[in-house]
This record gives sequence, C-alpha cells and structure tokens, in this order.
Amino acid sequence: MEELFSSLKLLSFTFMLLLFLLKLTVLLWWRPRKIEGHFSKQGIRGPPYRFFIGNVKELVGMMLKASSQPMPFSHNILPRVLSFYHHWKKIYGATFLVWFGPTVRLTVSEPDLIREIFTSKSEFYEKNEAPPLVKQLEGDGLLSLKGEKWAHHRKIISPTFHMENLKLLVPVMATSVVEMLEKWSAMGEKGEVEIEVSEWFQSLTEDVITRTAFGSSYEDGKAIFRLQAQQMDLAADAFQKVFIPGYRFFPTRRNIRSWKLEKEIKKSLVKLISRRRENEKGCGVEEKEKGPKDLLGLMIQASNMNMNMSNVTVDDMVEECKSFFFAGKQTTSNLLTWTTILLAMHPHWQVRAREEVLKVCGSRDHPTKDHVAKLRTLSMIVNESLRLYPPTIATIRRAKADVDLGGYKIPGGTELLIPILAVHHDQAIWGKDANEFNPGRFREGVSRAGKHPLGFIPFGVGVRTCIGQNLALLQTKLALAIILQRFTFCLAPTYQHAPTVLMLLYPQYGAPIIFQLIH
Ligand code: HEM
Repeated sequence: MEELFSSLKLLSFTFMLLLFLLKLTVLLWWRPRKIEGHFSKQGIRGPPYRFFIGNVKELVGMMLKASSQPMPFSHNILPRVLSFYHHWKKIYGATFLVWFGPTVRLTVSEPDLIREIFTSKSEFYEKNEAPPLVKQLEGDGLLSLKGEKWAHHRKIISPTFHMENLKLLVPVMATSVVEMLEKWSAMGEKGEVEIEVSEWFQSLTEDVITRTAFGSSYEDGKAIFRLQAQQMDLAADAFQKVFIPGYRFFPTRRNIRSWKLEKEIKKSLVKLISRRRENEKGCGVEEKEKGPKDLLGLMIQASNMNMNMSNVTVDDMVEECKSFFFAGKQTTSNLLTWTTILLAMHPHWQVRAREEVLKVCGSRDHPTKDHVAKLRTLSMIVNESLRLYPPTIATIRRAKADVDLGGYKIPGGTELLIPILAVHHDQAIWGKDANEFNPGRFREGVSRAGKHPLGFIPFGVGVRTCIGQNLALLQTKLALAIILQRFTFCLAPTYQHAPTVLMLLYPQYGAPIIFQLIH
C-alpha cells in the first residue's frame, strides 16, 4: 500500500514537472516562434529571438558600447541614446520586432500610427506593467492606474494643474529660484562661478513638486519627499546592477533599507493626512479656498465627500504622492538642465532670449505668469530643447486584444514601443536640419513646427497625456527667465557631451556651466 502511495506521488510529481516544462517550452520557444511567423507574413521582421534572453544581450552590449565614451558636440544623439533602435532600424526599417526576454515589442514611430494608438483607437490599448523596481518607485498612482480608478483620480487631481491654480504658485517658485541664484553668487569669485546645474535644478523642482503635492503641509511634505529621494537613489543603484528575478525579496542591506524607508514614508504620510483632516475641520470655506489647490487637499476633500466604492483611501493618497514625486521631479529638472546646456552651446540664442526677458520682465523684477506667457522666444527655445532632448525618450502601450494598426494585424498582448526621441529626430518630419538646434521652427506654434502635428510628443498625447505639463513649462520658463536676467553663461571646459538614459534622458557626466554675473 505504502509503495503504491509513493509511486502515485512520484507519478504526480513527474506529471507536474512535465506540465511545467511544457508551459515553459510554449512560453520561451513555441510562442515567440509563432509571433515571429505572424509578423514576418506581414513584412515585419527584427533581430531573431534567442531562447529566454531574446535580444537583451545584443541590446545591452550596444547600449554599453555607445555610452562608453562622450560624443562630439552634436545633437545627433539617437545613435548614442537609443543605439539598438538606431542600429536595427537601418536593417529592418522603422517598424520592427525586438525581444526583451520572451516579451516582444513592436517599434512604432510613424505619426499616423501613433495617432491611432493614442487617440483614434486608444480604447484598444493600455499602459503596460512597469518592471517591479520601477513600479515600487512610481507607485500605484495616475501614472500606472487603469480604467475607472484612473479616470476618477485624474478628475480629482486635475484642478491642481489648471493655469489659474498654478498662477498662485508663481511668487513662491520665483523666490526659490532667486534664493538658489543668491547662493550661486555667494559661491563665486569676481562674479564668476562654475555650477553643476543638474543637482541644483533637482532641488528646485523638488521644492515646487512639494508645494503642488502638499500645499500648506509643505514642511512635513518636504521631509517625506526626502525619504522618497533616498528610495529613488536605492532603486537607481539596483537598476544599474544585473537583474536577478525575485532579488528584491532577499533581505540584502539595500532591500532592508528600502523596506524601512517604505514603512517610514507611509507612516509619515498617514500622520500628515490625519493632521490635515483635523485642521480642515476647523477652517471655514473661505480659509480653505485661500491658497492654491494641492494634490493632498483635493484628495482629502474627495475622500470626505464620497463614501461609496470609488472612495479615495489613505493608501491611494500615499500612492499618488509617490507618483507625483516620480513623474514630476527629474523630468522637469532634466528639461531645465538640457535647455541651459543648449543656451550655453548656442550663445546667439542666449542673447536673443535675454533681450526678450529684459524687455518683457525688466532686469530685476520677479517675472509674473503674464510675463512668462509673453516670452515667445524662450518658449520656442524650450520646445526645441524638448524636441532634441525629450526627458521621457519612449513610452509603451499594450494591445488589449487583437487589433488592426494601420493595416497590420497586432495580436492581443503585444507591446508597442513608441521611441519619442526617434520621432523627434526624424528627418521625414523635421527636414534635413532635424539634428540642428533651430528654435525658429516653432515660430508658428507647436502643431506647425514639423510636417506632422504628432511629430512632437514630449508630454505624450491623448487622454493619458502628461497632467503636469503646464507646471513643468511654467517652472522651466520662469527659472530660465530669472537666470537670464542675472547671468550670462557658457559650458565649463570640463563639460563632456554624453546624453544617456536611466529611465530619463540625462547628461552622463553632469552639466558643469560657468555663470558670469551681469552687473
Ligand atoms: C518636462 C517635464 C515632463 C515631461 C517631459 C513629462 C513627460 C510625460 C509623458 C511623456 C507622459 C505620458 C506617458 C505615457 O503616455 O506613457 C507623462 C505622464 C504623466 N506625467 Fe509628466 N512629464 C513632465 C512633468 C511632469 C510633472 C511636473 C508632473 C507632476 C507634478 C507630471 C506628472 C505626470 C503624470 C501623473 C502622468 C500620468 C498621467 C496619466 O496617465 O493620467 N509630469 N509625463
């Protein structure tokens, strides 16, 4: 009897093992072959799938080689930043298949196809699942939510970013910039100072994000975002290491530190939210509406008003705060950094921008929101910077079901990679000078700058377009206007041109700039 029992156990174990191996073979061998066949019949090819690793080995090899040394002072950055795309596009055309392990991605850079994905047929696509490490950082907020919950949160949070609301933040934004510049002046000698701008711009944008997220609870919010910044550093560190599945669950020193931080962030936010709730109870309507609307205030209000299923919980608020910090801080600081580098590289445009700023805002007064709206040359410069150096270089969508895309039959589950950077550098859209810095092309507005209105998509497009776009542009132009009022600047001799990507586009060896005080 015992023997029969153990034979049965062995048999069922063998059966389970075979089933597992079969599933693995289907996932890692049969399915990729089938997908390759499906696309090849439609004329879409790509580098061949390799068992388990897909094209990751070649892809990482190309990226490492490209970033191994700086490049000349040119804006033709696609071969360095998206080397795999640049390389395979030459062989297979702009629409090709690339395998990230057993996950397939179809690259799509044709503006008409982009329109289908993001606007005319957007209901057939959804955001893809971010890798666990990114997910931990970006939180379960607007960036990654889907369906009704996303729509509900977007509606609640949107008023934070209306221009009327952002306008109220302009004086504090300007004060933060001026304080930063006063520190620069104090660090210099004979009116000249060398500054690594990217780090300074990060603190500046963090300050503004803290105000938009926490409003009157600014000081407490700042402490929470400091913890979040430490969390980002740990994740950035992990991101650069070889990926081992499940590694984030091991009790390594880094993971233990990260778990502790996570707990601390949540605890502080919960405390802050309950304090804020108490304060709000004691205020009249007038008092509540005095300051700018902030993310936390709006979410607390929504949670008080609505006690049904779609109610906003404390966990939701925690996740949205993480999302805000992740989405808003480094994107805007990178835009500021690249625009400063570009103005340092192109002194002629720096002079033009300064002349305009002095004419519109005067030489010392803090620019207002209305001043900023009149800075047309600066707007063109910022747009050209977003075109050549978009902080978000790509985005991904996933087909929810089988769908027709511009005549191609896309099986459900396929991921589509939209290389924003490549679209922005495409000569078919931008002409022969696509890789030149020419802000003048935006003279007649964004939609007329290229040959296709969807050739310029630094903030995405469609319903999931960037909610923080107004804030990012306002803050960038305001900061640049104040810098231009007070300083002339050029690249430091130590500057090395090396745009690279680690989630966002950033200068690999920093951005040292020499600032000269204008007397
Ligand atoms: C130069 C600065 C910025 C750039 C280049 C940028 C870029 C983008 C892009 C490309 C998307 C769309 C992603 C996709 O469709 O997959 C996006 C979405 C988003 N951005 Fe930004 N962003 C910037 C600043 C900000 C700021 C300042 C905030 C908030 C404070 C913010 C919050 C968000 C959020 C929450 C989403 C998701 C919106 C949704 O899905 O409903 N971004 N951003």
